[in-house]
Amino acid sequence: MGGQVQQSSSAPPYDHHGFSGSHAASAATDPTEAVMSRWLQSAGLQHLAPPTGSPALDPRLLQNVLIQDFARHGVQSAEDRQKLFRLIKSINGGLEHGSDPFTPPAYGSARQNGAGGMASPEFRGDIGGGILDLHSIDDIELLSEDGVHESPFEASPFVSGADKSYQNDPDVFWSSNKPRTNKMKTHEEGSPLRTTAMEKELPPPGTNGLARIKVVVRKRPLNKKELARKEEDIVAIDGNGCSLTVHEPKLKVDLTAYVEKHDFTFDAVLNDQVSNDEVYRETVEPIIPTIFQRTKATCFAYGQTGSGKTYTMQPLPLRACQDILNLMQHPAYRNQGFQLWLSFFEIYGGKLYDLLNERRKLCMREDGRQQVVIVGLKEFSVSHVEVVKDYIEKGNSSRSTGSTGANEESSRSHAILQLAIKKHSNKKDEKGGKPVGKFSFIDLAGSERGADTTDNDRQTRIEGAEINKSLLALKECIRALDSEQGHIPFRGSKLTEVLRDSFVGDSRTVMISCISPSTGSCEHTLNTLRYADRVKGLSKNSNSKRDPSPNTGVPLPKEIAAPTPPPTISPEMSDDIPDYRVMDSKKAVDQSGWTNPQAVVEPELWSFTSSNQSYANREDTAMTSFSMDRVSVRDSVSNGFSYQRDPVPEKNEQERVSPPRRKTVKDDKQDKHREYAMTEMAKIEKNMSIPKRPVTEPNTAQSRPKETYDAISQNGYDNNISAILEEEEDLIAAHRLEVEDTMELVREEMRLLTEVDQPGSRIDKYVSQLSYVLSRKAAGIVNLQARLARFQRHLKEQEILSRNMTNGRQHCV
Ligand SMILES: Nc1ncnc2c1ncn2[C@@H]1O[C@H](COP(=O)(O)OP(=O)(O)OP(=O)(O)O)[C@@H](O)[C@H]1O
Repeated sequence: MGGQVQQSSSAPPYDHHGFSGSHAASAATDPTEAVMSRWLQSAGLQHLAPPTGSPALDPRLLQNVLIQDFARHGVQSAEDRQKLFRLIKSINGGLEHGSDPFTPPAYGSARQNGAGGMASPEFRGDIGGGILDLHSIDDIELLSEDGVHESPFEASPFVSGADKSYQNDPDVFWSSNKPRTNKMKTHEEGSPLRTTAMEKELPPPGTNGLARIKVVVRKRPLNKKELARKEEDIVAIDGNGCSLTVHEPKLKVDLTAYVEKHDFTFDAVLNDQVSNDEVYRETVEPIIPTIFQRTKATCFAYGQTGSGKTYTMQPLPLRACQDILNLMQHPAYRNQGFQLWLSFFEIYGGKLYDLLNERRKLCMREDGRQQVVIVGLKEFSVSHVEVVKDYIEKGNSSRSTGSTGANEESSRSHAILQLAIKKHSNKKDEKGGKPVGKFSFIDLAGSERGADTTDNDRQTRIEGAEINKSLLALKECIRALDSEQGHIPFRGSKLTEVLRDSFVGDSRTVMISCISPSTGSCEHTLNTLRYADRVKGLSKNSNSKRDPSPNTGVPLPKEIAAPTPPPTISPEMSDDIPDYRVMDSKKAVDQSGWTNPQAVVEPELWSFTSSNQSYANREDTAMTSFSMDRVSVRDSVSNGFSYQRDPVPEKNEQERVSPPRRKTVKDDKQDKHREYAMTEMAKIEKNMSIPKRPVTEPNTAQSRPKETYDAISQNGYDNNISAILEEEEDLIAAHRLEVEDTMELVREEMRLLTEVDQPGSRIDKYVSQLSYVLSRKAAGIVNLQARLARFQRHLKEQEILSRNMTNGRQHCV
């Protein structure tokens, strides 16, 4: 029966059942027919009654037919709605009054949904506990295929007609007319911003049951170059929209070709036909209402260069602004004094630059409440979505790009666009409004950039190491967040430090993993998916599934068959690192008797140089007079580059040297951890020069697997890079300061010259003052030279360490 009903077209309903024309109830002779005709008449549907003498229709069947017909054609007008309502009322009435000899069909779901959920109390009163209710009518509307495009569910009621132009702007979005997947329809309908115009209610407070972490994969289409190279699409997406399979082409030892399959499951997998608009609905839109309720949301795109990160991320803030501004106009928020602020900056080589203020260098510091403040970052008030597009374009054009060892042209920075809602008590309350919620959109640097750590060019190498470190740290923070660990290791990198407030309190994170489908990108695609899998891996509600052993019955994958690590540890490849640092940290606790696993997680406590001399320790041990410079320089820097040379002589300045950085009450533990780290580092160094143990050796505290050593040495390497970057910054600041001092001293000398030329001048005064000025000048130069020499030495050491790391791994292979 259902099949027949679904075949019905726009022809008068039920003609194919042999029904036609209009028939009065009076014409019915059979009691069943009479009941049915009565129903039809009361519902104004008498034309649907069967002709006299035709076989009687089971009323249950008829109910189904009528309801499904409404479902098919939709309740298109008020008249339709009225008819349907009368029909329902009639059916219910008939049943309630016991005049119907038939048992009503079970509309389980409608009943369930309808419990207390009818749209109108008026209807609820009329229908009572009947077999249908208005809620079921809404369900019917959702089932209508036409309704998907024509019903008010299509467009967000918060999107004004004018603003919709963005949806069709080819520069901003792909065609919004592309066919939608069933998954998208469902999501769209369930979205908190997509209610009927009549409802227009605010979403319920709180985060509306949204998962803390959502991992979505987006596959881009093959591009022209790939098509020209006749590359295959090796990524197949399952119909459920949550799983995908990568078909990795491989060669056996005897050179026979075979395909290894890798299955993954995520919260959503979007195919290459999905528009940016749909990506928005799947990822960002559901979170928007929550940022009015103090949530800090983060959406980031991860993937190799050219996989579509920028293409995906660029339109998202635009749409988000649109919805935020519209929500601000909602009666519930209109008079709250909310204002939207936009900022856009990048992290490049561990440093921050304002993308909307001529790449002005920024510095980050924590205020007394441990809130991250980016000093000097320009924020722009946004009251119209038009300007947002300009800001995004301006910011993107300022981003750092360049040639790399891994790719010709690559984004080498993390770009962070933040939308902040602030509450202003009055209109003149410039910028100082109280933060309400924030949405950070992050277009990460190409993930393979982390592999540039062995590049010959020092600059590229340091950048690569910084990217590597930040991607690892980001993964760690999200995992810690999702597993509700008390400690979030946000100090692991500049990126995570900047995002610190997004990792505390109520937060929501969406990761969009962008993948290329081509054969040539297979390895990067697998790495990206593994990274995403690890991010999602610890989630309690995760439906994510590890890439299992190949399911082809063919040889084991490279990483299992040959347990040798890859030549460099890229963030995706180094899954053992987080295992060790977060999960296995508990093991470390047990084995060593530590009580605080955080120690293993906190990378800044680790230190390593090839000469076993700790950069971190540099600050702890007695430092030369440079340490005082460093302190004062740092102070100056954090004060927004307002250099004010402290006139107190050096001797006293030395006494003012700050205690070692980040020394806290946990000092004892930290010393213990550092001691442990140093021992481990010594082992690694030893390990590098002696033949490797067999990899089958058991994983005990005495004999850790090689991967663990790699993890630790990688950690030491990362810290080394951090120290270099910090020292570089300090050196430049100190140089600048030295120039200013020198200029001041030159002015002093000129004054002395003017004075000494005066008749009756005192030569002895001139001599002593000049001597003082020159000695200050000399001291400044000597200080700077020493600092420079030390930095050069550290660079050299870093180079040796980098070479050792590579040699060590090659040696292991
Ligand atoms: N889903 C997609 N549909 C169509 N074209 C796409 C899609 N994704 C990416 N592209 C195209 O692929 C190219 C590379 O995309 P994009 O610049 O976004 O990559 P990326 O990952 O940001 O790279 P990088 O890390 O170097 O910045 C662009 O020309 C973009 O237009």
